[in-house]
Amino acid sequence: MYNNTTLAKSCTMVVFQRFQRLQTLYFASLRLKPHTCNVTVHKTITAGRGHLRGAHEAAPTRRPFSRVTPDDINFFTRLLPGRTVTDPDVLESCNMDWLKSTKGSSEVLLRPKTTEEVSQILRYCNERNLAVSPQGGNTGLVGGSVPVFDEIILSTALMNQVLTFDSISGILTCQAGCVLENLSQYVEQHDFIMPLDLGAKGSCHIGGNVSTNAGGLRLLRYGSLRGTVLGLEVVLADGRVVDCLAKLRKDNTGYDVKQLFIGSEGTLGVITAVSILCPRKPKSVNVAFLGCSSFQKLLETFQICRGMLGEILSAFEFLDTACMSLVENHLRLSNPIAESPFYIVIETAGSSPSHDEEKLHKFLERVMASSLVQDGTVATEETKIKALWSVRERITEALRHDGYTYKYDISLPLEKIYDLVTDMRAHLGSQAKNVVGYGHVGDGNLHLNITSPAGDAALLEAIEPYVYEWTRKWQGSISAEHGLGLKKRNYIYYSKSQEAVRLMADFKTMLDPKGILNPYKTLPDNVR
Ligand SMILES: O=C(O)CC[C@@H](O)C(=O)O
Ligand SMILES: [Zn+2]
Repeated sequence: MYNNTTLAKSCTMVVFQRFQRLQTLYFASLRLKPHTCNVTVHKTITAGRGHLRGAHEAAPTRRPFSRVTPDDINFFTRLLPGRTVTDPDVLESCNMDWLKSTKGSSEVLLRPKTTEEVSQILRYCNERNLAVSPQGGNTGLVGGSVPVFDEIILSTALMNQVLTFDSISGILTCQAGCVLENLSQYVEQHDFIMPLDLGAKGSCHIGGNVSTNAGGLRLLRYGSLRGTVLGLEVVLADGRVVDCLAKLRKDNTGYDVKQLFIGSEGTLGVITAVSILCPRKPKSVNVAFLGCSSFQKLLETFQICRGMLGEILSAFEFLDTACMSLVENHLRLSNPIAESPFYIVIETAGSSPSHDEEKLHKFLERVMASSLVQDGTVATEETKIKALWSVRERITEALRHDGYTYKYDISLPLEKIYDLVTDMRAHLGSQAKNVVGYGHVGDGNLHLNITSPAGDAALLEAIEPYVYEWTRKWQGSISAEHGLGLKKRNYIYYSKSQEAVRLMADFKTMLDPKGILNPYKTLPDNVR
């Protein structure tokens, strides 16, 4: 029979030893902001060039929109003096997505500061039949935030003001171009946190997060933006401003119109302001980084974790050993624990440090004693917590260094999520450089990423539609949190019925009859 006291001591000892190792090895490494749209980084990465498209991803044909004329530029310059950009160097980075796999050829970038300006731009573009590509932090992963042809880029970068914050209810209203990390810092001063957190937080805009219904690392605890976004202000294609910027927890007056714009990737309207419910800042945060010998053990650990940590559990993420090698090799991060086939990042966020630590330690004792977990470390101090998180958060960045990356963002029943990685590895054999799996176990969301030294048509043919067929077979979703954008638009039928897609197309026609908003994105080229 196990002696709890001894176990508690030995567990704490392991944790402490690992912690020391972590301190010495880890913090020497340089931290770069993930997903930062940084010109230097862009110039050094070339792997994404030569994007190859799958059968369904075939390049769309330019629709008969008008071309931008000198008269149009004059109009925009009068409306936005100094904020109508035609400089090719600036346009170069806004035309290219973060992955460097999708590139448009827009010749105009507009940087409005107010809703009224967005309204005037869209009214004008609608009348002139000019296509518009709304852009936030340009951190999207499906080619949704850059033009495909010569669409005008409408950037929210200067719409970056906090409008109100109620420190009793925790309800924040802000313009759409606020950077997520800045909002986090702002609400933290008032003892609150943002309900979402993601690797791209240093660059992504809240409007873009809402437009893609970004999930991120805290969804398990605080739910999706469909629940935490309380209100939106949206400008429609013809310039009408729809004010649904409610600051209420409960509001059942008619249809919940704002939901249409959440996750519709800027195809139905441009989000200009957001009202969002922020949770109180937890008084105690702990992060455990654990190693498991199999995915089955990882799932059992998750089950026990939910039961034992209950209300304080705020994240349960995983990465496989291939991901760990990538962050070690490309980003020079150190593995904080002994090498394992799988790693778990567990975060607890609660209101009582002693209560939370006790719960966490009891959980760790249990999973270590039952050999579900083979090694682990715990951090309670902020910088160390950040360091542990960055191993998970920076995988996307490490993958970009590894070569051309094929990305799949899949929802599946939990017991199947890693089978897709294993099957894909066997299916591709030596054709791929790396096949890795990581993601949000708590949400049943796998990020399957496959790299090759360069874009490879034969490899792509081997991956698709295999990956989509596999997902459909298990009633999964082919886009759990990244959206469909340009890259996945034609695969929509793997996860949605014809009736549902037809209804989506009807909404699009009703709200944007000329189709000027983010064309070639989200909806398939041919609606059946
Ligand atoms: O790059 C990816 O595939 C996933 C990015 C992001 O959603 C994450 O969870 O880290
Ligand atoms: Zn994710």
